[in-house]
Amino acid sequence: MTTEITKETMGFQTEVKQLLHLMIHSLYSHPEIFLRELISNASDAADKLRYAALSDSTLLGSDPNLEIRVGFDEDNRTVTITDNGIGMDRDDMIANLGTIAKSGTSEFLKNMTGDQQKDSQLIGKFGVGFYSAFIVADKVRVESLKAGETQAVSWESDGSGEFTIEPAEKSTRGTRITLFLKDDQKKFANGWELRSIIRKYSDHISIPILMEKNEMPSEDEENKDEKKAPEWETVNTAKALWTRSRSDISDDEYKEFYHHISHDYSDPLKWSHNAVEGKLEYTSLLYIPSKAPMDLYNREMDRGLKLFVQRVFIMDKAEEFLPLYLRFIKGVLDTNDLSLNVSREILQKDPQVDSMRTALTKRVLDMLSKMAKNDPEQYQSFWKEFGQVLKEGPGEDFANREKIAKLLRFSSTEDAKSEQTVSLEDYVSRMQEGQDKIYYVAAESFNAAKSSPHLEVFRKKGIEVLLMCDRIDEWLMAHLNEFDGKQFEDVARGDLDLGKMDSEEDKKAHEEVEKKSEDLVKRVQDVLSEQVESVRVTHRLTESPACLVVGANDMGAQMRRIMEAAGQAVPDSKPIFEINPEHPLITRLDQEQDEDRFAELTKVLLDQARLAEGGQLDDPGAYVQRLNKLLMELSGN
Ligand SMILES: Nc1ncnc2c1ncn2[C@@H]1O[C@H](COP(=O)(O)OP(=O)(O)OP(=O)(O)O)[C@@H](O)[C@H]1O
Repeated sequence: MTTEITKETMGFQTEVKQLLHLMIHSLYSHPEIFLRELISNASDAADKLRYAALSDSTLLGSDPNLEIRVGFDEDNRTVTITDNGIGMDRDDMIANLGTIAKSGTSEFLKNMTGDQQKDSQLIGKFGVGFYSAFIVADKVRVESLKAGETQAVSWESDGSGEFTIEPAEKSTRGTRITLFLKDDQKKFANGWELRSIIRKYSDHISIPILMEKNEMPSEDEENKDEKKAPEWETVNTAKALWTRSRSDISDDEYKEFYHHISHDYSDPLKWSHNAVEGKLEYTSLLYIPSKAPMDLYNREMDRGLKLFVQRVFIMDKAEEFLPLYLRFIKGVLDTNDLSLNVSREILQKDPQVDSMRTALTKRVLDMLSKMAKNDPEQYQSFWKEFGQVLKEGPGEDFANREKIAKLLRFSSTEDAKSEQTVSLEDYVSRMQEGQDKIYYVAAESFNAAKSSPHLEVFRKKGIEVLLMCDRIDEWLMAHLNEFDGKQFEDVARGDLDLGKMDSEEDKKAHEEVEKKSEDLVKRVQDVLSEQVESVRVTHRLTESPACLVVGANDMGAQMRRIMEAAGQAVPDSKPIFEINPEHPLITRLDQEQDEDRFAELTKVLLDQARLAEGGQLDDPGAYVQRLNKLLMELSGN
C-alpha cells in the first residue's frame, strides 16, 4: 500500500517556537544533552515496538534485534542516530515533532524568568526531548518508516518556525535522525566525544547502542585502498539497569536512569532497588524526586510506575501499584507475575497487583522512615516538597496510619517556626507530667495559628501545642485519632480538659469565677442569642477578653472556610463564645448599666474573637462603626 505524500511545509505550534528559543538560549552550556534525549527517544521507540509485537509478531519482521546506531561524518559535520523501533508515519510526525502535547507546558513556559541560570534548572525539571537537537544543529532531518508500513517519510526543519514533510527513501523499519551541526558544535562529529557522552548519560539504556569500530584508521591501515565493511561495537552496558545487581550499579548510573524514566533532570533524593522472590516475583526500582513537579496538587497528575512484564515494556504510568498519596514516586516495576497482555482494566482487578501495591507502599514508607532517622536534613528537604501530599496518607491508607503518622512533621509552639520540623514522637517525648493528649490548633495561616488566643493557657502552663495551617490539616486530623495511645485535641474545640495538669486549686478558682459570672454570662447570651450557640466562662484565656470555640462534634473553622470557598454546603452550626471575666474589658462590660452600650461592646468582642482566629466578619462595616463609636466615647466626645 502506498500512501500519497507530497511535500508540505507547516508551522510549529507557538509553544514549540517558544520552547525552542528558550532552550537554545538557556541550555547552550550543556549542548551534549541532545544525545541523551535522542537516544532516550530511540529506546522508547524500541520499547513501543516490542510491546506492539506482542499482539502482532510480524511487526518485527526480519529485523528482530532492537538496537540504536550512532554515526557521524566529520567532513560534513553530521551526527546520525538510527533506531529500528516503532517508527513514525506522516501523521505521527506532525503530531509529535511539531507540537507539544505534554500537560503543564504552558505553565512551564509561564514560569520562565529570562534568567538563564534559573531557566536552565527549570528546563531540566521539565525534560527537553527531541527539540534539544536544535541546541547543536542548525538543520535536523528525521526519516522514518513506521512498523508495518511501506512508505517512509522525511521531516526537516532548521528550528526557526517551520518544518517540511515529504516522502523518503528508507526501506528499513525505524527512525534515522540526522543532525547538521552548527559550526561551533562540530566537535560532536567525533567518535571519542560521542562515545564518552553515551557512556556518561546513556549507559543504562537496555538495548545496544552501537558505534562503528575503528572509525579512526590505524597507521598501517591508513594507506590501504580497499574499504572494509564497517564493523560495529556496543558502546553501552546494554542491560536493563534494574536487572543488574545493586553492587554493580554506581550512583551516577542510578541517577541517569532516573532522568531517563522520569524526564526530570534534577537528581533524585533517594532510591530503593529490590528484587523480590517467593510468592510474588518482581523487581522494583523506586525513586523519591528531589523537587515536586508543577502539578503535584492536581490529583489527576501523571503518576505511576513504568511497568515491565518479563523485561518487556508494557506501559508508562501504571497507577495501580502505589496509593495516591505517594503519587510523587517515580520508578520501574518488572514482574513475572502478570501476563504479557495485561491491560489497565486487568490491573485494576488483579489480586497480585494489590499484593504488590501493599509491598511497594511499605517499601516507600520504610525508605522514608529510614531517611527520617538517618538523615534528618535530607528528610526535611523531602518534607518541604512533599509533606502536604503525605498528609493525605492517614485518610487514604488506614493500614499504614501509624507508620505515616511517624513521618509527619509540624510546626509547634516549642520553637514557633513556620518550618515544619516537629515529629509526633518529638512532641510526645516533651509531654508534661500528667499530660495525656496531643494538643493542636488549626488556623488559616501560620501567624493566625501562632497568635491564636486559644494558646494562652497552654503558654502559661508551658504545654506544647502543634500549629497547623496547611489546607489539608483539618482533614488530616479528622483521620488521625491518636498517636502512641494519646488522643489528639483541637484546642479550639469543645470543653477544654487539661486533665491532671489542672490543679485542684485551679479548678476551685474556676468554679468560683463561673459562679460569680453567672449574671454576666446570661446578659451576653441574651445579646448574642442569634450568633452563638452558647456563652460560657473560659478556661483557655489569660490575656484575651474572649474567644470562639467550636462544638466538640462540629466542623472546625478552617475546614468550614475551605468548604465554603469550594462552594460546598456546610452544615449549620454556631460557635460557643467564651469570655474571660478576669480581663479588664470584661470587668468593664459587667459594670455597664446601659443595655444598649452593653450590647454594642459585646458585639465588638464577638467580632474581635472572630478576627483573632483568622475569620471574616459578616458585616465588617458595622464592626468598624461600633468600634469608632467606642473610640469617640473614650476620647471624651
Ligand atoms: N526515534 C523515535 N522513534 C519514534 N518516535 C519518536 C522518536 N523520537 C521521538 N518520537 C516521538 O516524538 C514524541 C516527542 O518526542 P519528545 O522527545 O519531544 O518528547 P517525549 O519523548 O514524549 O518526552 P520528553 O520531553 O520527556 O523526552 C515522542 O513521544 C515520540 O512519540
